[in-house]
Amino acid sequence: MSSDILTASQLNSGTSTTGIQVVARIRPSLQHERQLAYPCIFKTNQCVCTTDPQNKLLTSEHPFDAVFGPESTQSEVFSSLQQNIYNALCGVPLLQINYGVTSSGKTYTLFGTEQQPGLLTLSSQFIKQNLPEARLFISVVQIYLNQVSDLLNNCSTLKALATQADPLPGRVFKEFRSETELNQLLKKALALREQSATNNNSQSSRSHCLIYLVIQHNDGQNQLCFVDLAGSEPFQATQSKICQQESSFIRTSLLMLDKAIRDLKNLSSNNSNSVSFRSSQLTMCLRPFLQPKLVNTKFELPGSISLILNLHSNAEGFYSNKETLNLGLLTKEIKNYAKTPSRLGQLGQSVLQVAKSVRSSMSMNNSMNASQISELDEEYIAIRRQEWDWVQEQFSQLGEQLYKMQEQVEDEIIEARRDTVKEMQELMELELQAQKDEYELELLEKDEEIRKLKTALGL
Ligand SMILES: Nc1ncnc2c1ncn2[C@@H]1O[C@H](COP(=O)(O)OP(=O)(O)OP(=O)(O)O)[C@@H](O)[C@H]1O
Repeated sequence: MSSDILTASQLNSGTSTTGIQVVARIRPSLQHERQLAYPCIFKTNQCVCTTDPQNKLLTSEHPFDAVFGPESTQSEVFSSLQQNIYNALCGVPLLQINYGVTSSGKTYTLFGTEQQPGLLTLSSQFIKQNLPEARLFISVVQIYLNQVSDLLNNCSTLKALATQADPLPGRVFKEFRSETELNQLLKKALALREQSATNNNSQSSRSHCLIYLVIQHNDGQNQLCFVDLAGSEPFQATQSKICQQESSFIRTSLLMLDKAIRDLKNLSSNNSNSVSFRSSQLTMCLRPFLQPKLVNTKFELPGSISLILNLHSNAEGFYSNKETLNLGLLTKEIKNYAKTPSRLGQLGQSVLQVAKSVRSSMSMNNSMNASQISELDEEYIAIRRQEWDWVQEQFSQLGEQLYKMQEQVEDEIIEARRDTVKEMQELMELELQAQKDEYELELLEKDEEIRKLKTALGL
């Protein structure tokens, strides 16, 4: 293991400049949806291709970090997020946003179904498998008509604060020890979420939902935030007043999120120097994950960000889906120089894969019994624990070094100040001596003049 251990500089060489991960997912057509003779949004390799339903000749290709077509499974989509979850195990905060027009599959991707669990369940399974000794907590809040409420605390109102490190103090975190407990908590919270039937979705989310997972391990903790945005749709005069109000709030808050993303992009191309978060409750809540920090002329985000662009190939929503794609392309241009232990993550991933394949080939060959397999599991967990301890140790050593350097610098400043005072004293003494000599010379001269006058007067 020792030859595999990475040094701090190797860890730093894992600095991520790739920015924000942008992934696209096109959901399958639903039964009631009209099928076009040709799809207006489809996947080729790593690109989303579009054909304008009003002019077949207008086609374009949009490349992203990963593209998932209608046949993709929840696990395949999760695999694109896995590295970020691994980094989260090493202490890098994660913001995962599901973005898209109404009925594009945001809620399905995040929460899934009992048979097809979504990103949230798959992420917590991955955390449990890789860090079995960690404790996991969850908090669920919704933002509805610009009001934030705690879905794990009977919808009690929360006040989003623009200046605090945690913009939502006082929200409830519940611990879960198993997938069943997680599902129970989610079921309870989502039953309180604002949902209603719209023209496009019989169960459209009318509120933004933010799910926070906290990993607590040893003395440290890290936070992951998953966001299921509310369904945005164009203004419809036929809607009820409350529906129009909801739609207008959703559109405005999404515009503010788009603006914050645009500000981040301009910041990374040096066209501006600030990002506005105060404009909506949504951006205020996301600030801890989006607030950039300028370090040595480059700016760093607080952690990893993953944006999933949810899309459908309905001709009716074509132009709104194009706007989603445009936001994705803009997001891809954001640079993030934050250090992520990605090399460590890759090492861990390969250890994980080797362990998995060894385990499956062993059980296939029936060459090992259950106790040997569990021994292997324990060995693997011990390796992971060692790896985690090593990361913790590196951080505490770095902390100690910084502290010592700070003390040294302070000592040097005090010493330098002391020397300066001494030098000033010496200079003042020299100056005083020079003045004294001058006065004495003047006195001698005056004495001489008096003596000459006295002689002249015959005294
Ligand atoms: N990948 C998928 N496979 C199968 N069905 C899907 C998939 N994605 C979405 N669906 C189905 O499409 C419908 C709309 O999905 P969903 O409610 O997740 O959309 P949404 O973007 O969250 O909508 P809204 O913004 O209105 O809340 C649902 O019936 C859902 O089950």
